[in-house]
Amino acid sequence: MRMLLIHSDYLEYEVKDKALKNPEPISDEQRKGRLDEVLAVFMSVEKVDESNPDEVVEKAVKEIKDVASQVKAEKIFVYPFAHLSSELAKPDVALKILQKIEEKLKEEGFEVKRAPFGYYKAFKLSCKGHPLAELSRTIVPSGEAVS
Ligand SMILES: NCC(=O)N[C@H]1[C@@H](O)[C@H](n2cnc3c(N)ncnc32)O[C@@H]1CO
Repeated sequence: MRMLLIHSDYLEYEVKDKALKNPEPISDEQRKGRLDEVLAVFMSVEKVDESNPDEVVEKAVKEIKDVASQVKAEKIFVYPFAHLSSELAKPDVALKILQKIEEKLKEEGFEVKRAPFGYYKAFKLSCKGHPLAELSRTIVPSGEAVS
């Protein structure tokens, strides 16, 4: 999994068109979303993650918690983003992993939003620009090589 973490004044999105034949079903309310004072986490789930999804979820949540603690962010935006890798996991596996990450972050006490999966979306982001405001992380299941 590849993650781009941006500590932001806000992130807002608006769903445009379907990017998959069968995107995640969403309510009208989910067509737009915004969080202020947020750690935005853009995530590409990779094929290598399919070998142990639960471990990847655990490692991703740990990394996100670590960065959130360093930048003192209490809100997290989980953002499906298929542009950080050329070896993407299948959509059904990717969605399940992102849903589990969202669930676990909520259990940890964060306010969490997850942008809809399988759509093209317009988004606006205001990066805070401090030294830890732009970070990337690569996560793979144990025993797998980082490509
Ligand atoms: N910018 C808009 C967009 O990326 N849209 C993506 C994601 O929402 C989602 N998606 C599909 N596969 C994946 C994956 N492996 N990891 C993350 N998201 C995925 O499906 C869309 C088309 O690839």
